[in-house]
Amino acid sequence: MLVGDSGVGKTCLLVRFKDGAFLAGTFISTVGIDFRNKVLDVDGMKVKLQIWDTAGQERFRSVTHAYYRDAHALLLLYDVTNKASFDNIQAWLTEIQEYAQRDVVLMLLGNKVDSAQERVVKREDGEKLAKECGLPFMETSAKLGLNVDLAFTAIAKELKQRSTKSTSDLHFQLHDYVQREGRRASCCRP
Ligand SMILES: Nc1nc2c(ncn2[C@@H]2O[C@H](COP(=O)(O)OP(=O)(O)OP(=O)(O)O)[C@@H](O)[C@H]2O)c(=O)[nH]1
Repeated sequence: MLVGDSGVGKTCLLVRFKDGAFLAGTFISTVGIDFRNKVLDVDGMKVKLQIWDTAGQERFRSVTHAYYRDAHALLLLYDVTNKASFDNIQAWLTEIQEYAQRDVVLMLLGNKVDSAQERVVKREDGEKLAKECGLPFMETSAKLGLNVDLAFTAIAKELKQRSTKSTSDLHFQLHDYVQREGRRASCCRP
């Protein structure tokens, strides 16, 4: 399930992952909730992801609350060009604590890193917050496709592991994977 303030790029991230395209132009806010399926090959096993795209607008909050309970994983997004969306992460975490399952897989994503001129949230700020909250973290760009597949693949790997193995040391492995692969992708971007 994708969560975060309105306009941070949840729908664009999902469309980029599902269709490999970017929705440029007019911003059409999600109404309530929407979903798309994608099957990934994870280490030789097919993992079907059903990805729920929630509306970030406050007025739909009661609708989205009902979906947290059944979510196995949450991608929590902020927009690196929008400080308020970053400052609101703490409120989103409170909401997640209240409504989501205790063992939900959770990852923090700072989106729109292609907009270097407009950036107001530094990478280090995202890393610091993620560390404080014990979350894996990546910066993404739905526009360029940067780290998008990686974020969903990391989630799929974690979920596959949870469904097939014992649950010890899982967080460390997800963190490790995201840190290693995220760094590799960032170092190679244009
Ligand atoms: N530059 C840039 N713009 C982006 C990126 N991702 C999304 N956008 C733009 O940001 C705006 C909002 O994107 P959405 O994906 O609709 O945002 P959302 O989080 O789904 O918004 P709600 O449905 O209201 O919750 C659109 O104008 C997108 O084109 C990105 O990676 N880079």
